[in-house]
Amino acid sequence: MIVLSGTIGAGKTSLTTMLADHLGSKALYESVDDNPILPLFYENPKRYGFLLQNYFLNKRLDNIYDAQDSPLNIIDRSIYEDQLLFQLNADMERATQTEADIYSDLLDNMMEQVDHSEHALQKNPGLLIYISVSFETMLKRIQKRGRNFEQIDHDPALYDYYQQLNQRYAAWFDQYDRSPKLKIDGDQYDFVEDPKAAKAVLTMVDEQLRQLGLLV
Ligand SMILES: Nc1ncnc2c1ncn2[C@@H]1O[C@H](COP(=O)(O)OP(=O)(O)OP(=O)(O)O)[C@@H](O)[C@H]1O
Repeated sequence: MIVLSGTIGAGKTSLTTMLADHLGSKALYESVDDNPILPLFYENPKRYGFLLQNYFLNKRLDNIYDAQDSPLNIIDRSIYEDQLLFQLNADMERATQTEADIYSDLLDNMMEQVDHSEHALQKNPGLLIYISVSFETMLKRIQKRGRNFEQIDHDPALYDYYQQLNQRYAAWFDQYDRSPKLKIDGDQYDFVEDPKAAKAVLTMVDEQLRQLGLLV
C-alpha cells in the first residue's frame, strides 16, 4: 500500500483520488464529514481528544486491512501521524501527557498485533508520500475548503495550533523511517488547480514506484 501524509489541507485526499485513478487501484479515505467526534473535538479538545484518537486508530487500522489486496492501494493518511498530532495536543495542554502515553502504547501494541497476526498483514506501507506545504499555503487551503470548525475566525487559538503542527511535520518526515518515502512540494506543485503540476507529480510517483519495483 501507498500512504499519504501531510498537514491539514495539504491535499492528501485529492492526491489519493488522482493516484488511485492513475494507477487503477483502490483509494481508502478517512471521511471527515461522517466523523461525529471531530466537531466536538474542535469545540472541546481536552474532553474529546482521547476519544478522537481512538476513533482514528480504529478507522486507520480498518483502512490498513482493506488495503492489503494490492501494493498500489492508497490510504489518504498514515496511521503514524496521529501520534504527532496527539503529542502536540498534549504539549499545548489540549490533552494530558498520560493520555498521549496510553495512546502511544496502544498504537504500538496494535501495530504489533497486525504484524504477528495469523495472515501476517503488511503494516508498513511500500511508499509514504509526504505533501509539504508552507504555513501560508496551509492557512489558505483551510480557508478555501471552508470547514466551519477548522476556521481560525471560529476559534483564534487554532492559529497557534496550526503553526506548531506545520513546523512539527517537517521534523516528523525527516525522522520517518518505516518505509521508503517521497516528498512532494505542495507549494511548488498545485496539483489540484494546475494540470501540468498534476502530471509532474504523477510522473514523480511513477518513477519512485518503478525504482521500488512496485510498478512495472
Ligand atoms: N490524529 C488527529 N488528531 C486530531 N485531529 C486530527 C487527527 N487526524 C486528523 N485530524 C483532523 O481531522 C481533519 C481532517 O484531517 P486530514 O488532514 O486527515 O484531512 P484534510 O484536512 O482533509 O487533509 P487534506 O486536505 O490533505 O486531504 C482535520 O481537521 C484534522 O485536524
